[in-house]
Amino acid sequence: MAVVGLSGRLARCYCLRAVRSSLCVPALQLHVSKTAMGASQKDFESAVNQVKLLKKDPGNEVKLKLYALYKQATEGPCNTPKPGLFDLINKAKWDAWNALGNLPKETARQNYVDLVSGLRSSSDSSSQVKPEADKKQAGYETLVITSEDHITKIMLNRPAKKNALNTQMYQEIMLALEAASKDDSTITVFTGSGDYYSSGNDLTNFTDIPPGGVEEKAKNGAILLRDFVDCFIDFPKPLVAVVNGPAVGISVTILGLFDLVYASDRATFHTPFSHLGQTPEGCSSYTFPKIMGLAKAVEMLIFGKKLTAGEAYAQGLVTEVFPDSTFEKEVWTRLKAYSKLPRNAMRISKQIIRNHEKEKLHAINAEESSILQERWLSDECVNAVMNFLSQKAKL
Ligand SMILES: CCCCC/C=C/C(=O)SCCNC(=O)CCNC(=O)[C@H](O)C(C)(C)COP(=O)(O)OP(=O)(O)OC[C@H]1O[C@@H](n2cnc3c(N)ncnc32)[C@H](O)[C@@H]1OP(=O)(O)O
Repeated sequence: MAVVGLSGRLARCYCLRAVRSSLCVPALQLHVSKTAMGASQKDFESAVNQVKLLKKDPGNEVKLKLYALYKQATEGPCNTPKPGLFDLINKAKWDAWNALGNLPKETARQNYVDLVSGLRSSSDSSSQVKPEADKKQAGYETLVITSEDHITKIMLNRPAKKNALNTQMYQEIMLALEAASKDDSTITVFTGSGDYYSSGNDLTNFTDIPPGGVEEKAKNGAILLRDFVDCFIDFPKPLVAVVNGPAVGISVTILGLFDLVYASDRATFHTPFSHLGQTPEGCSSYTFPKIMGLAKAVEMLIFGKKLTAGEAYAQGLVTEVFPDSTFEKEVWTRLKAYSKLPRNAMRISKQIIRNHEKEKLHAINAEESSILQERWLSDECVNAVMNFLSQKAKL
């Protein structure tokens, strides 16, 4: 899939269309092995046919699972080369298959049959009351995604690395946002697991140099950044950040694209771009001066002033601050009440409020990404990253 080289928005549209089409019951496009014998094989073939008749789209996560089980059942463990980082769709499919490890073919066949049977019964009863139970979605390694009370919660889940955003996490967030934009939820919430909300870009992202060298690395990084931020600019439902602890870098800048930002009084907001030889992203060069005025935005974005939650609230970046001891309880009570509001009214209100800025934000995102592409090649940036990686410097 040719994502690299296309402009960010086109690439994203192409990519999302490809998610929908290429994951659309992929197993059905392949031939079922006729060599394996026995009742289980027959059940398997019948299950493959039944997938075509499902009344309800089971969603990308389930389709990935079906794809992986089908491949495992017909070809055995995954031994094909891992697709490139930017080949999002094939990488997601490869990851799902590879995650099955050495699961025996017979077990995979049985699991496929069981999964289809479950889908058939839920598809048949889809007009009945929808289950509201908290449901962890499978297929994500760096995120924990749950849906409950009409809220989709996307939790950054690399607590040992302070939820630093590695390349996989950026890609999984884009897929999760695409899924959340289409699911039954009324609002979508981001939060972090552990003591941090997020320490921003994972600085080890800079170490994995492709064959085309550092220039190609910087170019790929700029495409990833632009696509990532575009997903937030275009997200159609109310987007809420539940900032459970310190937030750094890009995890702070994109808050300007959120609709509500709730913070624990333990949270801090830090954008140390100059210290890292870098420049602002996430449209913050536009949203921050607009939100907090030029003087305060400059203090954060050029001089790297770290704000407390109270300061961030005073400057309009944060909607409300809660004591850490009651943070989760108070915030989730509030969000559950909001999630009962009429979905379409909220979505349309968001459109009215945000739409006239969208084109401008996309242009700003493109410009910030392209400036960063240059910055990442500068001595200032390389030295700052090397200092962190060699444990000579921390923020
Ligand atoms: C492609 C899109 C690019 C978009 C451009 C984005 C730009 C940004 O986001 S700029 C901000 C980048 N972030 C940083 O510079 C933060 C670097 N981290 C730190 O300074 C510190 O780790 C800390 C202040 C966030 C936390 O310090 P401390 O409480 O002492 O915890 P540790 O340093 O021991 O962290 C535990 C563990 O996590 C690793 N880690 C934390 N943050 C990052 C990070 N951003 N990148 C990579 N690794 C990170 C840290 O190295 C430790 O790892 P181990 O030593 O292996 O335990």
